[in-house]
Amino acid sequence: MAVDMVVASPTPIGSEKIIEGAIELPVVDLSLGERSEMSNLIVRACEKYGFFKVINHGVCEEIIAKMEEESLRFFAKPITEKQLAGPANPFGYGCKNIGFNGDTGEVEYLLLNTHPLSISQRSKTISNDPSKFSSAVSGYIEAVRELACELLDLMAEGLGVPDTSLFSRLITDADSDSILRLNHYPPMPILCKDKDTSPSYNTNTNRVGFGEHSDPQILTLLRSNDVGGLQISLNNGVWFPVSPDPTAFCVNVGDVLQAMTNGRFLSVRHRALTNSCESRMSMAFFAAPPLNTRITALPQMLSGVGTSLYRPFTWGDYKKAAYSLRLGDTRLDLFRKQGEELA
Ligand SMILES: C=C1C[C@]23C[C@@]1(O)CC[C@H]2[C@@]12CC[C@H](O)[C@@](C)(C(=O)O1)[C@H]2[C@@H]3C(=O)O
Ligand SMILES: O=C(O)CCC(=O)C(=O)O
Ligand SMILES: [Fe+2]
Repeated sequence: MAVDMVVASPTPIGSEKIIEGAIELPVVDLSLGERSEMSNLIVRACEKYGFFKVINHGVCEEIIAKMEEESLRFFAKPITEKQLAGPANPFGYGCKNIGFNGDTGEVEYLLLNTHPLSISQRSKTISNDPSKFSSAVSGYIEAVRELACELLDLMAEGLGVPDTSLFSRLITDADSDSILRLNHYPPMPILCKDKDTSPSYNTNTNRVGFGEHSDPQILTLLRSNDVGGLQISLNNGVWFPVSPDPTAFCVNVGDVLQAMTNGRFLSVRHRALTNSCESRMSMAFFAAPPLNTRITALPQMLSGVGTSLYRPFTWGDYKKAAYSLRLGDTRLDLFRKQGEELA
């Protein structure tokens, strides 16, 4: 993956140091068929970057195209019509406000529960053709959930977990708490103030669409159009842009998977910046277990380390904590045992 700009953090947007740089995110080709090769690559990527890309993923183009078309159709509506699907509490349409604790960004979004009944109910306030919207969303969810299961099974295999469907069972459970998020980042022209009259003169600064955070769930599968904006934070807060690839899924480890692997897999902070002239559209499937699932480190992840880094918690406990905090807070720290450090 080519990276054209690296931005230092946590300096506020607008006063950041811009460094030239490049990084290649590991690319997993699911058409390779050599399972041990794919699972080893995935495990190494999750340990080092918490992120990887998947190509030849098997999610059919038509399913993606239908979802993207419905998403575009919704965001193109007048604001008053979109607001009929809101406010996001947490599900529904949200514009600029993220969560319940004062976070904002240059983004509008639809947050959807993935249960078929919930989708068909919601569709009525979202689309003029609710059954078309509902079928596009359900088809997409089914396909990405299948892909998520395949990736989770490969992870279990690569980690040497004997029950290789241990992770994937959590997200195929009828009570799984997985969600789908459709994001639209409208173009935000870069303001270049007059350097002679304004002390805050700057160039090359893109506004924040979705601020820095880690994803709370097990695994996120993100698909975007060909407009960049996603950045990941590696090496003590240096921001690396991820090049957009509409044919790939960008996959990242969530906090729950970091806890279950006892810190071996990393739930890495990321953010999305707006583009100065084009709309970025992204859709994220957040694979989550049922609310009552008890999250603990797997026994295989304790050998060598001896003890678990986090106190056991249920996904319901974790979600409650996440929603009581700001977007950029490090939620997993609340469950970290005293004195236990990540390797
Ligand atoms: C500020 C918030 C928005 C968020 C819930 C939270 O209180 C903290 C976590 C946020 C996040 C980040 C990843 C996903 O986009 C999301 C849907 C999630 O599960 O956790 C959002 C939440 C949200 O937008 O409701
Ligand atoms: O739109 C993007 O690229 C990132 C979105 C994201 O991180 C999220 O929705 O949690
Ligand atoms: Fe995210």
